Amino acid sequence: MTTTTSSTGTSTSTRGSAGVDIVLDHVSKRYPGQKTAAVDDVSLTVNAGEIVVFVGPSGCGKTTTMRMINRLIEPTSGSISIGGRDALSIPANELRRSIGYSIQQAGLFPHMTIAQNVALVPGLLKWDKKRVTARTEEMLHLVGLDPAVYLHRFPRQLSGGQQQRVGVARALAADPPVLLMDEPFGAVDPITRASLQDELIRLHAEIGTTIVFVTHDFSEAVKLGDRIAVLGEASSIQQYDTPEAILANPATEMVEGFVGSGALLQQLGLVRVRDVALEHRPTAHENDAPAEFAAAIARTPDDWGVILDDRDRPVRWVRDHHLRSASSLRDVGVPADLVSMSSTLQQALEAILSTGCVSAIVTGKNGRYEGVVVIETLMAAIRDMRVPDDVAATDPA
Ligand SMILES: Nc1ncnc2c1ncn2[C@@H]1O[C@H](COP(=O)(O)OP(=O)(O)OP(=O)(O)O)[C@@H](O)[C@H]1O
Repeated sequence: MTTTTSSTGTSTSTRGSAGVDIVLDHVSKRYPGQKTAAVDDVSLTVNAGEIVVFVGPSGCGKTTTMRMINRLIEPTSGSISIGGRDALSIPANELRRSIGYSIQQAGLFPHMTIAQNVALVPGLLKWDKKRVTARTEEMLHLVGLDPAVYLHRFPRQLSGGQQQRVGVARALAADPPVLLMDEPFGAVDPITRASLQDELIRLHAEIGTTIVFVTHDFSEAVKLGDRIAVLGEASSIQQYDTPEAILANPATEMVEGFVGSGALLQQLGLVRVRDVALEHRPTAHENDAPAEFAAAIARTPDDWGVILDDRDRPVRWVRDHHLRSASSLRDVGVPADLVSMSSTLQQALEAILSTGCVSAIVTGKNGRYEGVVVIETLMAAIRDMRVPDDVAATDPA
């Protein structure tokens, strides 16, 4: 259980209940008057505490599938269980109060303040007033909004990204074990969207709710999903696996089309610098003698080294020719473009490409020098990610 401090200075505990699993068993939906089913015989399990992303082309049935989980849409046939309980036998209102729901453009009530919007479900559940107030403040903190500033504003007084955060706060306010999110970040600009995605990842790590997330955007699915369900017509499951597995080995042509040509770069975005071997280059501190550093560099097969400040943080890199006439290490070399151990290999590649060097300097705790990641290591990682054609083409039958 985690603890946060509310704006009033009191300490309130957040949730203790983890997410629960969701099982769809042969679920179909046929809208009145439709010849074909919008969702046809879907079976799928979302494990407790996972973020599962439904991704697929427009009209394939993602929203219908998701809304059957909280019964905003009633299935025509099949069964759904949530945390082992038959969702179809729980009164729909009761079910919906136990499932958070967040949609595009936040869906906030315009005539209610932010506080009233967030407090909606706890109020319906008849929580006592003090608890509702504390929870509302806590939720705003959790989504990165200062309650002192935002509690009494109306939705129109917030930016799109802020409204979206409030939408997530409202969906989570009653501490539901399940959160359904239908393209929640579809209406905000790419930068806000990226930061909302980062927030969601952080929030999820903290609260462990089971999340089902619908999007058109495969990169968003890769970033957020523990697993991705790529859906085809009538929600037919084309592939249901981790982002890594789908990127490395798309199961069908349709999945391959969805994954697209950026797949390799996206895969590099899934691996961290700390997961690959680092190399080392000679280092010296700014008050060391240039001649000695030049000699150390000359003893290595590469012609460059890293200058550190007095806290062992890289500041510049130098080639041996920089050092020939240098009287001090304080003013020679080229400012270092750094990546950290938690940077992705995609960021390392970008750093390498932008500096025109064949390596990027890596920092660890407190910005201290850890080593360098070289282009050969990135190339080897890319080769490892590729499934060889002869393996991919092998027909198990
Ligand atoms: N209330 C409804 N009545 C009749 N048909 C509907 C209704 N809602 C959705 N449909 C149809 O069901 C199919 C699936 O729609 P759904 O909204 O689930 O797809 P989606 O994958 O979420 O689409 P999008 O990505 O465009 O939001 C579509 O063909 C849609 O036209």
